[in-house]
Amino acid sequence: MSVQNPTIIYTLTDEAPLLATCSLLPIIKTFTATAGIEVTQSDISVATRILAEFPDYLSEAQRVPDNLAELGHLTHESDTNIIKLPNISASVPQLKAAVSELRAKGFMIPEYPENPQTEAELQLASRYSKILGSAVNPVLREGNSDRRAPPAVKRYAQKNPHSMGKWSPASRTHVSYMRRGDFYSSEQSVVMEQDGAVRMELVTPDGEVQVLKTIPLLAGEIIDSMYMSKQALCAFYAEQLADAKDSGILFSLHVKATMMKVSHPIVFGHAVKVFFKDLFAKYGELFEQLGVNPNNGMSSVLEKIQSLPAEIRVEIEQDIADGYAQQPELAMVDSDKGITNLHAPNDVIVDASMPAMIRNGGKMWGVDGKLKETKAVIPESTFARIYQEMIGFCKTNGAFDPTTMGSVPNVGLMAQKAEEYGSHDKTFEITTPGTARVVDEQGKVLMQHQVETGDIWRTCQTKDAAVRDWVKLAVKRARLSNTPAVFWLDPYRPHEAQLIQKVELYLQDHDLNGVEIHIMSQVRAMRFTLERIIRGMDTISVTGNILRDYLTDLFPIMELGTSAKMLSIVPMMEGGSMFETGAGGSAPKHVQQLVAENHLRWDSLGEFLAMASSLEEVSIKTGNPQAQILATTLDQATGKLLDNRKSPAARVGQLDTRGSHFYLALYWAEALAAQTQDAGLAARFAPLAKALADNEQVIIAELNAVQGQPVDLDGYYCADMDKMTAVMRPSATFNATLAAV
Ligand SMILES: NC(=O)C1=CN([C@@H]2O[C@H](COP(=O)(O)OP(=O)(O)OC[C@H]3O[C@@H](n4cnc5c(N)ncnc54)[C@H](OP(=O)(O)O)[C@@H]3O)[C@@H](O)[C@H]2O)C=CC1
Ligand SMILES: O=C(O)CCC(=O)C(=O)O
Ligand SMILES: [Mg+2]
Repeated sequence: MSVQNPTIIYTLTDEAPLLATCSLLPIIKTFTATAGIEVTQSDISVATRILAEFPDYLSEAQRVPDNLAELGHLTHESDTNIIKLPNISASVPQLKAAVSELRAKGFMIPEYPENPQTEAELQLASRYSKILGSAVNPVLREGNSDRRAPPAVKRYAQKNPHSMGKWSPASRTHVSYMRRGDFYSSEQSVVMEQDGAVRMELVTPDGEVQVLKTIPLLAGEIIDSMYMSKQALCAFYAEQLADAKDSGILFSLHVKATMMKVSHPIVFGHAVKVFFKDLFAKYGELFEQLGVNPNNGMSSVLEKIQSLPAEIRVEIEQDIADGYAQQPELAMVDSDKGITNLHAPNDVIVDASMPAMIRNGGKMWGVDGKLKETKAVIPESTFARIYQEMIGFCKTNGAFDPTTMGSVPNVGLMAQKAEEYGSHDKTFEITTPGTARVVDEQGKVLMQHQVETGDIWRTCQTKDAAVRDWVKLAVKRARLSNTPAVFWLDPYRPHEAQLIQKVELYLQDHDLNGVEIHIMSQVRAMRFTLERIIRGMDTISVTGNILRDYLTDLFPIMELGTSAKMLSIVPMMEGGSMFETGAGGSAPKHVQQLVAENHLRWDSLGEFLAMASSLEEVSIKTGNPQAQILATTLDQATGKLLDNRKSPAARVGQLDTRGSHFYLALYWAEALAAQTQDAGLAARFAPLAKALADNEQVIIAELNAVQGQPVDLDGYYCADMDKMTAVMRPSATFNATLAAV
C-alpha cells in the first residue's frame, strides 16, 4: 500500500456475511473512492480455498489464486489493512458438501477421502486438511486481539434491552466436566532457554521410537505437553448420561470441533459411541465396512446406511430410535427436523452455544420444541468451570439486566497461533500404548506421559514475543479506557504458571501508575468480574486464546444480545492491522431464511464498526485527512442508524439487511454533506444525501417488495455471484443513485 493509493482489503467469505457483502461493499466502495482509497476484495470462502488447493485438477480458466496464502504474507507487512468477515470453519460433512457442489458445477476436484488408506489418498487427505476446520483465522491472526463494545453500541443496548430468559435458584442446569484424565490433569510445561527444536516421540513397549513431529522453537517460547485419556473420557460420558437420565434433564455436548479440528471431533465421536453403545456393539463391523465415522456425528450413520437394503436400514433405524429412548433426552439443534446435539460436530459450537443457553435462563430445546433444563457437558475442565461459575451466579442473582450491567472487553493472547488453538498439527490420537515424550536436540526428555491406545496427546506453543505484545496491549487498553484489567491465569495449571511469571516480568516494562491490574485464576476472575458487572462496572478480561474466544461471545451475548456488535481489532505484531467484523460467526440459519422467504437478518454493525476503524488506520498511516472524515462520519451514521432503529429485523416483511444498508448510506452521506472540515467532500456528498433522502420511500418499497418469496442462489458454498448480487441489490433506484456519484 503506498501513501498515494491506500488500500483496504475486504474479505469475501461465506453464508450470511457474504450475502451481506453483496449489498454493502458497493456502498463502501462508492464512499471511499472519493478519498482515493481503494477497497479491494479477496475471496477466502471455503469453496475458493478448495479450488486454490487443487489447480492440478482444474482447467486453466477454472484455476484461482491462493488468496489466503497471499493475505497471510501481507499480515507481515506494516501497511496491511484487512477487513475480515466471519467464514465457515468447515467440518468434514461441510467440506464434502462443498466438494460435491463444486463437482456438480464442473470443477472436477477430487472427492474428499474419508478413510484414506493408499498413499494417494493420504496425500489428498493432507491437502484437504489445510481447508478443514478453522483454517483461515489462524493464518491471518498475526497479532493479539482487542475486542470490545463501543460506547454507542453499549448505550443503545442499555436503552433498548434484548430479552433475557428468567433464572430460578431451583434450576437444575449445570456444567459437567472431567475431574481426572483430561488435558488439565496431565499438563506439563517448559520454557525454552534458547532457540532450538524438540521432537514429539512415542516410545512403544518394545523400545521402538516413533518420531511424530519435530517442532522448531524460539528462546523464551513456552511449550506444553498433555493428553486426554480415552478411557477416562468414555467413563465420564457414561456417568453423565446416567446422571442426566436420573435427573430428567437434557443432555447436551459443547465442543469446538472447528478450532480444535483434530481433538474435538474425536471427543465428539466418543460421545456418539457411548450414547449409542448398543447400536455400535451390534453393527460395529457393518458400520466399519460402510465407512461410518462417528466423529462426524449421527449424520454419518444416517448417510451411510442409505446404501443398505431397505429391511436392514429399517432395523438399524429402529435400533437408533431405541437408543434415543434408552438414554436421556438430547438437546435439539432443530426439533422440527429431528436434528439432535449429536448429529454433527459443528452444529453446536461452545463459544456461541453456551451463552445462548445461559441467555435462555439455562435452557435448551427438547425434542418437543420446548425449553428445558440441561446438563451441559464440556469434557475439558480447563475452561468449562467458568460457565459453571456464571450459571451459579445467575441462580443466586437472577438473569443479567442489559440496561444496567457493566461491560467486559477482552484482550486476548492470540498471535502466532498461541496455545491450544495452534495445536492441531501437534495433536495425535495414540495408536499403540507407550511413553509419549518431548525431547530436545541434546536428547534430554523435557516432558513425558504414559499413554494408551486412543488417548489424545498434544503439545501447544506460545511465543515469548506474543506474550510480551499481549501484556503491552492489556496495559494500553486499561490505561486508555481507565478500566481495571484482570489476567485470567490459573497458577495451578503448569502452562499458566509459566505465563504468570512472564506477565509479572513484562508488566515491569510499563508505567503502571494509575492502572489497575490483577492476576486471578479463571473462576475467581469470573466471580470478580460478575460482582462488578451487576453493579454496572466494567472489567477488562485479559486471557489466553481459548478464553478470548469464549468470553467474547459470552459477555457480548449477555450485554448486547449478540457478539455481532463488537469491535474486534487485531493490531498485527509487524505493524499492519486486521479488523474483524464482530466476534460471532457466519449465521447459517440466516441463509436458510433468505432462501425460503427472501429476508436476510444479518446485522452488519460489525462491518460498519470495522470499516470506520480501518479508515481511521488509513488516515493515521498515510496522513490522508479525508480518510479520518470518512471514519468519523461513518461512526456518526452508525450511531444514527442505531438510534433510529434501522438495524435488520428478524421477520419477513420488515426492514432487513438491505434496508439497513440503505439507511447507513443515507446517514453517512448526510453526515459527510454536513461536516465542515472538507468542503470538497461535503459538496460531493450533498447531492447523494439529497437523492437518497428524496427517494427513501421508493427505495424502501423496492427493497421490501421482493420479500416473501423463495430465492434461488444456485448453490450454497459456491453460489452464483450474479444471482446473489441481484438478490441483495433489488432496488433499481438505490443502485442508480449510487452509480451516479
Ligand atoms: N470469525 C470467524 O470466522 C468465525 C466463524 N465461525 C463460523 O461460523 C459458523 C456458524 O457458527 P455458530 O457457532 O453457529 O455461530 P454464529 O455466531 O454464526 O451464530 C449464532 C447465532 O448468532 C446470531 N448472529 C451471529 N452473527 C450475527 C449477525 N451478524 N447478525 C445477526 N445475528 C447474528 C444468530 O442468531 P439468530 O439466529 O438469533 O439471529 C446466529 O444464529 C461456523 O461455520 C463457524 O465455524 C464462528 C465464529 C467466528
Ligand atoms: O476460526 C474459527 O473457527 C472461529 C473463531 C472464533 O470463534 C472467534 O475468534 O471468536
Ligand atoms: Mg468465537
